[in-house]
Amino acid sequence: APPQEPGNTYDYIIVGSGPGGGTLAANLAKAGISVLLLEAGDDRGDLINQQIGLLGMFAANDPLQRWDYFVKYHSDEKVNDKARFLTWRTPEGEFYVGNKPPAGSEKLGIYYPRAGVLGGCATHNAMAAATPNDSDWDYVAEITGDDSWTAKNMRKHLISLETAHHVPKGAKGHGFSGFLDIEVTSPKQVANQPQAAIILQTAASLMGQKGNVTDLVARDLNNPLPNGNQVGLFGFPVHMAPGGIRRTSQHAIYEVQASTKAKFLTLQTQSFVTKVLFETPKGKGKKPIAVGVSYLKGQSIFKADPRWSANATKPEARTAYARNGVILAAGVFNTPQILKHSGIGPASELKKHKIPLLVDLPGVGENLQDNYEISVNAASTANLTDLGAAPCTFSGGEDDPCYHLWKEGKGPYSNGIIDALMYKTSKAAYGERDLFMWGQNGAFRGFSPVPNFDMPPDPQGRTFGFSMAKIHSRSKGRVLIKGTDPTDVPEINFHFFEGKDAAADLAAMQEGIEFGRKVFKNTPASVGPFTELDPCNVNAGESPNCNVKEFIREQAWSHHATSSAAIGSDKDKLAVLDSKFRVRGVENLRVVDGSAFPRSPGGFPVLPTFMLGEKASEVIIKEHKGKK
Ligand SMILES: Cc1cc2nc3c(=O)[nH]c(=O)nc-3n(C[C@H](O)[C@H](O)[C@H](O)COP(=O)(O)OP(=O)(O)OC[C@H]3O[C@@H](n4cnc5c(N)ncnc54)[C@H](O)[C@@H]3O)c2cc1C
Repeated sequence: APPQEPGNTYDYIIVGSGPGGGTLAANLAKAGISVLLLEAGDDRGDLINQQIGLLGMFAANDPLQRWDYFVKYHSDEKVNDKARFLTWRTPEGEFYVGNKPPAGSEKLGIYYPRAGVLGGCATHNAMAAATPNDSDWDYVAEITGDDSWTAKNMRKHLISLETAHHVPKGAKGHGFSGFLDIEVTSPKQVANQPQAAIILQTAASLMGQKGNVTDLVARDLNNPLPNGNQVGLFGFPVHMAPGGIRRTSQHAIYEVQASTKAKFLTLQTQSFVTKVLFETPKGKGKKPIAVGVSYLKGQSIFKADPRWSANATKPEARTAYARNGVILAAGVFNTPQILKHSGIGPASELKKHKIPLLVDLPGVGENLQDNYEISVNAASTANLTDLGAAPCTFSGGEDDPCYHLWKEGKGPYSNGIIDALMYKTSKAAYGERDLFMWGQNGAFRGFSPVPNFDMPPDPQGRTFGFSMAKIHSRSKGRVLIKGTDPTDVPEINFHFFEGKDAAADLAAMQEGIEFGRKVFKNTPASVGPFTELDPCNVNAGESPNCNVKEFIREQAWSHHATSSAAIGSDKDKLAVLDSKFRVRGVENLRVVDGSAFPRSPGGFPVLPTFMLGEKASEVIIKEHKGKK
């Protein structure tokens, strides 16, 4: 039995404080259930680039909070090598991004940003908070037979979660007293940016939408009506309080810490969990029971942390115990990694690394999904943005006039992203909207660890782009461990555009690009004419007839990974969890983070992951109270 020491035994241990784990930890504590929340990173809620939502890109590049993953997108290394954001480490220890590295550089892969900090990736993401297609929830109900997962039933978890600022108070299907503020700034932005408004009006007309752009971007994307066929222009919801202040699961935790329930929540930061501890009861057919975790206490223990050093002081090894269960919420890469280091995973992989097998679960680390992303960018001769005119330095410091404006709830930093454009291609996987596009000032081209490389500076504010996330893309990737060291970064390959649906997915992306091009072509001359920057860099002398499909295949990126330890049916050999988040083959172990989705939820996973945290809270609180 676990040592029942007063200092290290809790009702539940939760590993990871992102949208899944942080939400769950706060809710359990609010219900009077004792929780130990172990978070590998620090609490960096003090950082201005976290607080100002619009500085998310800078937060994502901040070594104080980022974790660097370098992934592969293709089995074929020749295709990986074509990526223009291929990243290398030079002999001097610097990053080089591109295809002509200095001699002696080490190839790292494609940069894939993650956050290792209290609040998880929601602390530095783009804050887009969109409900998924209803069919993504209904699919979970369909494969598990558990009706609590239907889109209709999942709505209550949005309601309990949100404080909506973008719809009239009391609007059906929305919540007004949860920890997560949801705001839409599109109408304000469109009003401030007449040129961008003209581009968006053109996009709306081309999609057959009537009406004024200002009214169209006030449409609620997260409305409760059946949504699979809702297309056109919407306002872009973000997890942000009015005035441009980012909100995340971190705030759910702060709320508990400031309340009478604070005693139920023990938060330990700088605590990197290495494995789950089990007790195996005697007797035939008895399953191992999760009773606690081992963890390493200290800063920058994980090798993805840019501050990691081989010469750092050895971290302190600790254990903690849970009376009722351990919940993994360490994110899509680390949750499967912890499972594997705990002996739960594909038998062959564990055998290869000589990790003693506890349960052969072949689906752990498999089924990795992501939205394919690409953008169509163009440059005008006109200035398209109010940001160009504003004297922002983007430092978020005392020298930054926009920081001072933000403190008064004004200026460019009080805004979010401009618009959401839902589009249904002729190749849509399930006959539903399958492209989530958004218009933005600037030419976004993917992620890099070198600041500003991903979005070249545009002081004259002449570039505009439509980025797109392909919903329901059907590649299946993999998260593999490297060996027995739990602080090693796992190997990740998304296997993009592989398998029988690759051609249809590729064609759908191409349709999105052609739509973006059409918008630029049809935008009135006062704002245009535009010259293409991506996919064909006409501005740099490339032919306007460059090979678009090849461009998509070689350059598509992603940052919405899900599904690496997924819920599935009892008959599915690759199912890792049941519909109550329980890891199959053991007792008292659950997964509550983006890994759990059997199908990637919509164009943006963060709001569905917050909702998952709410749903798990309901399941666990009910079970816990039932036991008493
Ligand atoms: C740059 C960027 C922009 C994004 N933009 C958007 C967006 O606009 N909209 C959207 O919907 N999604 C976006 N995403 C994705 C979204 O933020 C994630 O899908 C979401 O945060 C996943 O939540 P999670 O709870 O599964 O895990 P995470 O947010 O990854 O949280 C996991 C937590 O676990 C901790 N942890 C990991 N391993 C351990 C361990 N061994 N021990 C203890 N703690 C551990 C980590 O430090 C982290 O805090 C973006 C992501 C990034 C990186």
